[in-house]
Formats: sequence, structure tokens, C-alpha cells
Amino acid sequence: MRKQIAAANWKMNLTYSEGQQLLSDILKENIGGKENHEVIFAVPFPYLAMAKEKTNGIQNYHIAAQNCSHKKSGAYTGEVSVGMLKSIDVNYCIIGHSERREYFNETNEVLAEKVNLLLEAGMTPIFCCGEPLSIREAGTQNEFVANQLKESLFHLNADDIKKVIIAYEPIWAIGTGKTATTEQAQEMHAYLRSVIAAQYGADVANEISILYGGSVKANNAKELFACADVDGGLVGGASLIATEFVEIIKALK
Ligand SMILES: O=C[C@H](O)COP(=O)(O)O
Repeated sequence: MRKQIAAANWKMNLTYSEGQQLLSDILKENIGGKENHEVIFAVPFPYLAMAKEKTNGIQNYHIAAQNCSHKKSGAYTGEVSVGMLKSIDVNYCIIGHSERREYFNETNEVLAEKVNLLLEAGMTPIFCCGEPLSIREAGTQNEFVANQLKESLFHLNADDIKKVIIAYEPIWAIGTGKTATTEQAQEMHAYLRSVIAAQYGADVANEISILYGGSVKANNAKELFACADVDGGLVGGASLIATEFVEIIKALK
């Protein structure tokens, strides 16, 4: 049974004490969830150790970094390596978020290098993909997103690709309050699963969690997560409000 996942992406928000408070407010709700549920907090680098300590020992709760370097180590001022994250027991890392692709010029090729480093370190990549509005309007979103997967992930063998979490985030729905309809989300998720199945077989495709991201809120999470191929969400804005994120965790199927 594949994992159903509520992942919070705080992005570049909150002070340290606001982050502590937010985590306390969420954790005190004590939402254990089902065995196949996972809750992940992708917090800014300086808060990783704090978030790790706060969630320590809570089953199925994990901490993620929001990015990592595509270089192993060396003279790359300002970068954070996979080895550094692993050394403080961070086991998940978002890569390829559309904001990184857009503002920091991350390419599918660079993301393939990041995937390799993360898997080598025994970490779980949360690989983001998704099309901009112009591509959606041209009707070529399927090819566009499939190509992101192919160029960054399809060099992996079946055992390794099963370790990757995929997050489909249509860029036109991020932070805009404009959510993809459940039909649009389900259609893309099913399509991506079929692309993976064509490459690796249906058994492998059925094991991979595909999260939806883009204006997920307490009031639309249940409907989105109910879609057969939507295995939870990667949540930005609403993950900064405890009551919202708690409801989103509860909406996992
Ligand atoms: O990583 C999260 C996504 O970018 C979605 O952000 P949002 O929920 O604020 O639209």
C-alpha cells in the first residue's frame, strides 16, 4: 500500500520562535494517523535541528530540507550538501521546486545529480514537477511534465525510483489560491503513473506516492486527496497555519 503523505513546505517564512510555536501547535494535536500515513516538515536549514528534536520519536513524522547542493563537498560557498543533511539525521529533501527552477535556474540535468546524491546517502528525494501556465494553455502539459520525470529520474533502476516521492505542482496554482480541479489533478497524476508504468512496470508505478501541490487548504484537501492517484499534498501557505495543516493531515485517505 503506497504512503499517503502530508508535506509542509515552509519556504522562506517564519522566525525561529514562530517555527517552534507552529510545530508545537501542530504536534499537540497528536494526530497519529494510519500506518501508511506520513507527515513531513520541510523547514529552512537553520531550523532543521530544532524541528528534528521536536518530532523525535513521533512515528511517521519526518523532517525535510527544502534543497541540497548538486555537489558533494568543496568550495561552494553558501551551499548545503547532502552529506551535511545526512549527518544531522535529515532523511528527506525537496528538490526541483518550481521556485528553485525559476529563480535559481535549476535544470532537469542538475536535478538528476541531486537525486543520485540523495539516494546514495539513503535519503528520500521529494521531486517536484509541474508546468507553467503557458504550457497548460497550449495543452502540452503532459509532455512537459513527463519530460521532467524522464530527464531527472528515468536513469534510475526500479529499486531506486521506488524510493522517490513525486510532487506534481502546476505552477499556475502555487500561492495563487487557484487550485487545479480534482479532475485536472487526477488526470495528471494518473498520466504520470502511466508514464512510470511504461518505463518500470505497473507494480513499481503503484508503489510511488505522487503528491499534489498548489493552493492545498483545509477546505479542499479532502476532495483532492480522495482522487485515486493523489497520495496527499505538498503544502505551502496553508502549512504555516496550525489549524489548517492539522486538517490537511486529517484529510489523508
Ligand atoms: O511547495 C508547496 C507548493 O509550492 C504549494 O504552495 P502553496 O500551497 O502556497 O500554493
